Amino acid sequence: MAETNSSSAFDAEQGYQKKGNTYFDDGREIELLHFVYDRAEHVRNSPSAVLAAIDEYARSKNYLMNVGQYKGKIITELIQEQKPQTMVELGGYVGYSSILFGDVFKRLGGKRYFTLESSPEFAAVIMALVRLAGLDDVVEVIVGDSGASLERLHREKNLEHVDMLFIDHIEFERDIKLCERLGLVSPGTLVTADNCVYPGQPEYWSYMTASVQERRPAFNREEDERKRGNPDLIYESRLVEGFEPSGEKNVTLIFLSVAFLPITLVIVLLSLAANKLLGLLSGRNIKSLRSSSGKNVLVTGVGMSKGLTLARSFQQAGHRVIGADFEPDGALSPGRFSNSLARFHRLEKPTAKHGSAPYIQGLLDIIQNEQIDLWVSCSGVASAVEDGGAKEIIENRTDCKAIQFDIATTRTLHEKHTFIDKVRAFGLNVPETHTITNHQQVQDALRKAPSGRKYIMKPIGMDDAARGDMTLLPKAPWEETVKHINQLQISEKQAWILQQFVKGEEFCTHAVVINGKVKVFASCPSSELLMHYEALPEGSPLNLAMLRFTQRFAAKYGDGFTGHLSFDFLVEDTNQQDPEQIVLYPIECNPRAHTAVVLFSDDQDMVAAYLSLLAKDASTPTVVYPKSPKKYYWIGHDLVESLLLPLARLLLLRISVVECLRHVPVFWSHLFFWRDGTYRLDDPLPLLALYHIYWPMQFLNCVREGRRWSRLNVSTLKMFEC
Ligand SMILES: C[S@@+](CC[C@H](N)C(=O)[O-])C[C@H]1O[C@@H](n2cnc3c(N)ncnc32)[C@H](O)[C@@H]1O
Repeated sequence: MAETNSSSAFDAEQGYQKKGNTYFDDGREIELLHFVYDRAEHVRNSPSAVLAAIDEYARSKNYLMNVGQYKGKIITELIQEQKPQTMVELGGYVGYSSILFGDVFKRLGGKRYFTLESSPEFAAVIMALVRLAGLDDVVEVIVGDSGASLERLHREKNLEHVDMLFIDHIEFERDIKLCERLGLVSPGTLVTADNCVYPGQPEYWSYMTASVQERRPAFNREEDERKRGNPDLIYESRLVEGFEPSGEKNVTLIFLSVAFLPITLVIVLLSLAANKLLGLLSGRNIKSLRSSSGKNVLVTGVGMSKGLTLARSFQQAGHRVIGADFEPDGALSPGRFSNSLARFHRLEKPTAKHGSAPYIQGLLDIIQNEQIDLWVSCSGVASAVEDGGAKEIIENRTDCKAIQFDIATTRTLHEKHTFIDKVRAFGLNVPETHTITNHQQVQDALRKAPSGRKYIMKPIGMDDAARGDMTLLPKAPWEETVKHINQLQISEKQAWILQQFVKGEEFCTHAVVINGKVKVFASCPSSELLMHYEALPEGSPLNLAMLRFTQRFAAKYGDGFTGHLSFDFLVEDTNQQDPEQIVLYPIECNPRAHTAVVLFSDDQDMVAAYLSLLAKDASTPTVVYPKSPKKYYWIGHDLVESLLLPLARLLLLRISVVECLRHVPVFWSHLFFWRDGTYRLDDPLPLLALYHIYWPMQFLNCVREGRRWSRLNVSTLKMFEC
């Protein structure tokens, strides 16, 4: 037996809409049905045309959690090799995989393809689409929990053996054991499963790769016969990446970096020449901008776009800027090449082994040696809490002031559950949230829930990459809810939150708060991997509502509450015109600078707002908003996402010319009308360093160390490892 897996690195790569916070069961499945049936006469009896219509919907309307073409291709190739007579799919959703696999299966002489789907609505969509595709003679849709359905199909002698199994729901381990016990899988069966790495099925994966000796003790211990499986079955397991091996991905990106180097060099050289000329014409030099009243400002995190923006803005305003950053594995920070810096220092990254002492000592040394007046802490998520500790030590031992919350505040705001507790304590609106440390608490909370309200579970303290499960609770019937809860690893050590599920649009904010007063503020539409920034208008009701929330929150903390503050909100009704009537659901707080700070590039008022911390009378009442209507993007991200990936897919005959060209106008509009978050005419070297030094070095390290990643954030230098 073989095992396949696919990383979700490229789930959205086919140009599907962004996944967003709410990504299924909000009416989109029925909308899809209308969408496809509106084209019924063009797609009837053609599985590929029905699939193309589903893809079109997911690209133009709403994201759909389908297996997609790339991962689908891996499975279809396995079907071609295996030529199964009976195939079972666990988790059908809207039938994309049923149609894709059922088509190949039927053409190869397959007899019965069972799609098991727990949701009656989704199952109805599958039935309608399978029928439209002309596959209802082989694809049978079975409604209900997969466990109960497997048992019934077996009991009624409708299913006695499975030649190929595709697992794509939630209860991976439970159902494989059930199939073993019922004798549905046996030597020769091919078991395939999606999502083994991301979002991850660790129990399932360790079960499938365990030896007979390793399985026996658990088998003997298990009292519930249904959960025992067959310990004598040995699987030949193999992980298959959904898009391409990560090694190839890294090498391809290094190759791209080299290929585009001449273009970047031309841009940089032209920019340097233009600067020289402008300097000669105006009779001044960029280094001579320093004003006599200028301060010494330390900006940490200058490799990230947010740190770079702040460094440049302070330098433009006549201050001496010292930059500092981590340089993991020798990958040089792009910020160190910025001509806005008087000097650059490398910082020791806090690690579990060495703690944060070397990092904080490094900061102290810089602050003392460079006589820093103001430290603008621009931390990434890895050092947010350490920066809180550093602030306390620095302000105690030196005259330097820090734009950073203290350690207790940073910790409270950093964790979702303590943040929500705080908002609630301040009398502001929160989604209903419970901290969960045992299974019973979930049941108790769900039993008391208002009718119709749905909830999701999120583990506390885990990286977002590990969160994939958006199962809405309670499930029907109640036993399903209990089953779902019981398979979660909940304990005192690994607490979770149970949070009200809010169907709404997501927005994020960025604020600079000085002694409890909001000095700088911006809000933008948000998404999971935010790479395009466009501020909401200053006077818009939504912007005002989010500003007021931030002001109330900051005021409650009061004096001494100084730092960068950003919130993620879900908003159900974005059309409400009265800011006071807009219901905001804060779901997360980041007590650190947000990349949205790029919207304030070179804003002297923003710099003044920061410096008000050093002023004796810091009572400047106005809030600084983004002035220019500029929108921001990152060329490297857009180039790959909007041009090169679609082109590669076209060459591999995976998409049509029309689909490939669909992204081109967006790319050009960004190129001509938006601003790049890294490039600046008078400071072009960070662009060169970002794409031709930093990222290639990171990719090289990944190849050398066999590290895998699923997504990159060009602006924050973050690699989501998996
Ligand atoms: C990722 S989607 C499946 C996508 C589908 N295989 C495709 O690629 O087009 C997972 C589906 O599993 C269903 N599901 C979750 N738990 C289930 C269970 N216990 N039994 C049957 N279906 C389940 C969900 O309702 C959802 O529709």
